[in-house]
Amino acid sequence: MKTVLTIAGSDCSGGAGIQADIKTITMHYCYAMSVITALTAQNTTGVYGIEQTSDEFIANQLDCVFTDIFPDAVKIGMVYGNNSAKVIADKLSFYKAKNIVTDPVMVSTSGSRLISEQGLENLKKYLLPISALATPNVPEAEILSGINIKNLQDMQNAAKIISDKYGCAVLCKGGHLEDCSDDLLYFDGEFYTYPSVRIDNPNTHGTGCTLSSAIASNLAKGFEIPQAVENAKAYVTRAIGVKLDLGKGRGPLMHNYILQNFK
Ligand SMILES: Nc1ncnc2c1ncn2[C@@H]1O[C@H](COP(=O)(O)OP(=O)(O)O)[C@@H](O)[C@H]1O
Ligand SMILES: Cc1ncc(COP(=O)(O)OP(=O)(O)O)c(N)n1
Repeated sequence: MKTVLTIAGSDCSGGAGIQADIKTITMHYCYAMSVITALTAQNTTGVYGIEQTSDEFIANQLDCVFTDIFPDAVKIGMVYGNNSAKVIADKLSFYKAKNIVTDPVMVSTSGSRLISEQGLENLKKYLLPISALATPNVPEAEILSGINIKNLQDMQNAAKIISDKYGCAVLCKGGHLEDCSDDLLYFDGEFYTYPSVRIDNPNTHGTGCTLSSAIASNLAKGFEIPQAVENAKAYVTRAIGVKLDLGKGRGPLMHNYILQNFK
C-alpha cells in the first residue's frame, strides 16, 4: 500500500483542503494521512473564518506521521501561519521526505487570503526549494514569476522563471484562463502541455487541491512527474465533468463516481 501525506487546511464543507485531498488520495488506492495547518469555516459561498494551528502542534503532527508511517509522497496546500512553512520545511528536510508537491495556495476563488504576507515569503524561501513540483494557478504564477499571464507562451515563461528561481519543476494550471483549461509543465528543461477543453461547470471548488493530491498519489505509485501530471489531469477533468451540483455557491467535485477507472 502506497502512503500519501497531505499538509493543508481543513474545509468543513468538504470541497477543498484536507477533505478533498483525502478523497482524492483514497480514490487512487493510496493510504491517506493528514497534518492540519489551519481550520477554516467555509462553504461553497465563501470563507467565513480561519483558525491557525500552532507551530508546535504542526511539528507534533509531523513527528507522529514520520516516526511511524513514512509517506511515499507529500502534498502541501494551505500554509496559513507566518512561520508554518519554515516549521514544515525543517521537519520534511529532517525526515528526508520525498516526492513533495506544493500547491502554493494564496487566495480562495471567493477572495479570502489563505496565507499571510510573511507566510508567503517563507513558502518561497523554505518550501519551494525542497519541492519536486510546484502547482501554481495563473494568479499565483504571476505573483511567483513577476510577469502577467494571458496565454500558453506566458505560462511557459512564468514556469521557467519560477523553476529557475526555486529549483523545482513547475506546473502552471490553466483553470483561470479565458477560453481553455490547458496546463503547462516545465520539468527537467522541457515543456509539456496538457490540453483540455473548458468544461461548462461553475462547480469547481477544490480543483487545485484535487489535482495536486492526485499528482502526489501518482508519484507515490512510482510514476515520473510528466506521467503523474497526465494521470492527475485526467482524474480532475473527469471529476469536474460529472457536474455534481451541491450547495448555494461554487460547488465541489465528485470523486466516488469514477471509482472503477483509477486503480
Ligand atoms: N472549467 C474547467 N474545465 C476543465 N478543467 C478545469 C476547469 N476549471 C479548472 N480546471 C482544471 O482544474 C485544475 C485546477 O486548476 P485551477 O482551477 O487553475 O486551480 P486552482 O483551483 O488552484 O485555482 C487544472 O487542471 C485546470 O485546468
Ligand atoms: C482549506 C482550503 N485549502 C485550499 C483552498 C483553495 O482550494 P483550491 O482548489 O485551490 O481553489 P478554490 O476552491 O478556492 O477555487 C480552500 N478554499 N480551502
